[in-house]
Amino acid sequence: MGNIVKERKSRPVNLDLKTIRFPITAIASILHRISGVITFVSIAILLWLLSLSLSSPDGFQSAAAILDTFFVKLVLWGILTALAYHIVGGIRHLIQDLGYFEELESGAKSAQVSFVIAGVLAVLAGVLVW
Ligand code: HEM
Repeated sequence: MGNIVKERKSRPVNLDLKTIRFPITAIASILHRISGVITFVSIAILLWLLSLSLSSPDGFQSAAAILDTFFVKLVLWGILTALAYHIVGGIRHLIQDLGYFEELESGAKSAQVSFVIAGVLAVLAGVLVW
């Protein structure tokens, strides 16, 4: 009877979160989820603003006044940017569902392209808000 020798596997372990680098496809995926949640929450805020603006002439003035501050404009820009990224990332997802951009290289490239398109849309959203 030979001795059973248990060999410890020396798997690479990295618990230092600051040195972990996510691949661009992972970042695109996380941002898509975050932008979906932001879009979902912002529906309530935007519906409230719409209902206030439609309630009466005074309500409209109040809604316009709320939207006239820098901070609210910044939030609105953030909402529009999140929506833009979610739509661009969503279209990328749907194209992937058709069988394209599924390889490592094309997946990373399409994530890069979606960031650039979302960046351009974010600038346009800024022009629209300010
Ligand atoms: C009111 C508008 C929208 C809201 C609130 C919303 C919200 C969300 C949320 C919360 C998720 C789940 C994300 C996750 O768990 O990873 C999701 C996924 C998704 N959304 Fe949207 N979304 C909206 C509009 C859109 C639009 C216009 C598109 C079209 C391009 C889209 C495409 C997708 C796709 C393809 C997924 C699945 C992604 C996956 O498989 O991981 N969404 N959405």
